[in-house]
Amino acid sequence: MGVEVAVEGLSKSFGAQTIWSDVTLTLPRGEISVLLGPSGTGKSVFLKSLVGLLTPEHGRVVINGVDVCSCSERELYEIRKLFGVLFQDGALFGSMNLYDNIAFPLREHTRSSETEVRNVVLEKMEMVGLIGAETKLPGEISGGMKKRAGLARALVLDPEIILFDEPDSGLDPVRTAYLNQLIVDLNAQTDATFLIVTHDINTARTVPDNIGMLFRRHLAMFGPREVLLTSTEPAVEQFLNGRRQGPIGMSEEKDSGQAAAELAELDDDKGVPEIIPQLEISPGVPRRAAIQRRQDRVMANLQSLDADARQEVLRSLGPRERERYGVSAGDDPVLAEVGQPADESPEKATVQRTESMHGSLSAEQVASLPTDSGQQEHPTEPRPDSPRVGGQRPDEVKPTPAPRREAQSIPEQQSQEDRGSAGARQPGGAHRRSWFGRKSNRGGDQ
Ligand SMILES: Nc1ncnc2c1ncn2[C@@H]1O[C@H](COP(=O)(O)OP(=O)(O)OP(=O)(O)O)[C@@H](O)[C@H]1O
Repeated sequence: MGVEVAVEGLSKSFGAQTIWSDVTLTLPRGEISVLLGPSGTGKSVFLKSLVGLLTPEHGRVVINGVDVCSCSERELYEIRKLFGVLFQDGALFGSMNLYDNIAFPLREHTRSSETEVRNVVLEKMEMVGLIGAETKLPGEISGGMKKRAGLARALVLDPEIILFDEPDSGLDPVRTAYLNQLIVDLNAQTDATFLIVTHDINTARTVPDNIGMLFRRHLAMFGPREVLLTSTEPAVEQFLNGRRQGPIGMSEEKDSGQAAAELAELDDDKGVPEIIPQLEISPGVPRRAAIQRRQDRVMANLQSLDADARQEVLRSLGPRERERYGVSAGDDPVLAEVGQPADESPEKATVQRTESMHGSLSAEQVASLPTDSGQQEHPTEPRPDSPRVGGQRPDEVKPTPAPRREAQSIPEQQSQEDRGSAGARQPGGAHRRSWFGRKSNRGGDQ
């Protein structure tokens, strides 16, 4: 069972160099979150701060009631036992075979007998598909296998929080797709809290429940995937679409005038890809427990989301969920505002707002909802490598106040009015429909 990680007002500098300041976010227990950001924005520094390897000057990282930044050495030792970390290169010992590499934490940190060690190591090797490679040396295996070996080693102490530092670095797109599927399946099997640092757009679009982005020494945004993936915040939109045009330049930041000129040149029809479905678990893997929790939270906070994000949440509800939340077929104001998805049946697309939904649920009401039977919403089993919409219920993490504040504090950011005048915030505007109503002409991003 994963635990929540609450980051409050965190700031980190090295000498006169501020890496980031006033970062506030919560990693909900058991959910998968992704942290994005241009190179050098301090994503690795953030991971190290969570686990107490670096000490921020201000703020707190609270896990199980303990502040990692100010706790005693003894408390920190205990807190670190909750973590598993997958480093970029797997951080394997070159002279040890895979079995011994994976057994290392058990032999170092537990009093397990060799029989117990063997049981755990083989269990984790099986989870990551490495059975049979026990005697291989790291130098004899591919980059993908090294990642999986590193992942098995990160799992042996049954961590409640797993940090992934660019798990896809150095992997080809196919290996990355397999690794992403493995991450989702492992999350279902462990219910641990995952935080993934990545530059890979496809990973960001398909794996996480929540997405955050560091930019200009702040947390630009953090929230449910539906919020970030429909965001019109220039830096977020540029990053998630892998475009040159926008505020992010080669050396992280661009001159604001140049960025504005580039954005102005872009047609309103920017070729923004439609939202890619979140990855489903593989057949035979138990349903992710975090899905129901996240969905309850999202639905309880639905009213606070922008129209696009709300629409995306509603689109992903299956029949069982619509029933659970009191969403019925009909005419929905949110969907009416932004237009119906072209590829949706009228029945699915026209979800009606009722008294009992759209964020009008109190936490108590959500708590009293019937519990999920554990059955899949979708009768057909998903293929292991084919992402599917809505399988993962978008839940929400209510966008934290801090992200919005930080986003608004970006100096060169377009104002809300500017964006509205460009059509991005106009109900029924072309740009709005562009998220949902047509195929991307930038398929290369995916
Ligand atoms: N121990 C340290 N001492 C001084 N500066 C450091 C230290 N660790 C990191 N930095 C600096 O902090 C900044 C952020 O580094 P970090 O590796 O966290 O960036 P990143 O966002 O993970 O980058 P990338 O995406 O390229 O991996 C860099 O300028 C780096 O040089």
